Amino acid sequence: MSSRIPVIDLKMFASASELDRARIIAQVREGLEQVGFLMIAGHGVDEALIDRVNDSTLQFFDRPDEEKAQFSSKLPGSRGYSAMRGRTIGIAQNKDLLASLQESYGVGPINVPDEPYFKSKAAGANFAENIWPDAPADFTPAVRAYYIEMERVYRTIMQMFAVALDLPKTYFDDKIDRHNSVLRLTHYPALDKEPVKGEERAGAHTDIGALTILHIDDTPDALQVQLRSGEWINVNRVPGAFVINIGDMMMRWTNDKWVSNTHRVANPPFVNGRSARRLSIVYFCQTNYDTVVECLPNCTAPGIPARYPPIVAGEYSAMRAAMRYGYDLAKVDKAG
Ligand SMILES: O=C(O)CCC(=O)C(=O)O
Ligand SMILES: [Fe+2]
Repeated sequence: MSSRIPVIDLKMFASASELDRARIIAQVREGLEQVGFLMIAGHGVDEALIDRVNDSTLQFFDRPDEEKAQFSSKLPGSRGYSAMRGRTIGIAQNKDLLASLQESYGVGPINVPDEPYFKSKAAGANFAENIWPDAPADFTPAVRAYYIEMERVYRTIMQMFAVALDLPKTYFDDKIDRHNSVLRLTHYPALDKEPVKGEERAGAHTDIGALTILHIDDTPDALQVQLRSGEWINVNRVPGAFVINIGDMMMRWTNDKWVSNTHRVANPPFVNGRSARRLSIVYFCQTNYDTVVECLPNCTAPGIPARYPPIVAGEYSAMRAAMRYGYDLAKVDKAG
């Protein structure tokens, strides 16, 4: 585990004295300016809930391919099952990549209110209905509960980010209160054949949203991040902590003060011709689709002008998601 990624305790931050708070904020800034990653402890998510999500997700992925395929969506995007080699992570950065050695299951906002905001044309597919598998029985309740917990952790982290950016603590609250974040349960199956050139579990990429909250398993040296110097470091699990990394939208919002760094999932070692599997619970935090992302108040200074024009979050994300997964944007639009 790299000491360059600070471990931040959210509970301690909430109750810290002014002096301790300043120390924690300094670590947050350092981590996000240098690496773009933090470890988040003291998040309050019950370990038993995380175990339920892990267990039921693995049980789902253990089902035969034909059964899993019944829970895939005809539309591009982020609902339901996506098969092994169904998407190519990193294709926007490297055209030579082959389809990724992963399968996944996407879940979007749940308990969506029956209001025009969520149904309008501008909302697009952001609030599309979820697809739930018929088994295992605990999958749906566990994943729903986890999604709701992630919404809370997301809000808390954004409040800490606001403080770290010298903004009022609640600055981001009304920019993310109708978010369209996506939980993607991501399984990297065991392999019985060495990958060929271009086959990766997840090719080098940056995330596109505000931030990503990751629960990774104990597989060592799988998730790797590239530092500004070009050096790759491993991001290994810290028990009880989530890994978070900021995405391109937050980098843009901070006028590049915070870095959305390139990361990848390395292919596994082989023992007797076989490799182990790996499971990640990945929560991609998105803002409200109508949030205007423009240089934050404290991210310019004399000599440091705003680098990017304002952009509407929903339009930016749709374009970037299409690039990320190798979709044709025209087809995405048609699929609506
Ligand atoms: O599985 C992981 O550790 C990271 C996955 C990732 O970076 C992604 O899906 O964007
Ligand atoms: Fe990623």
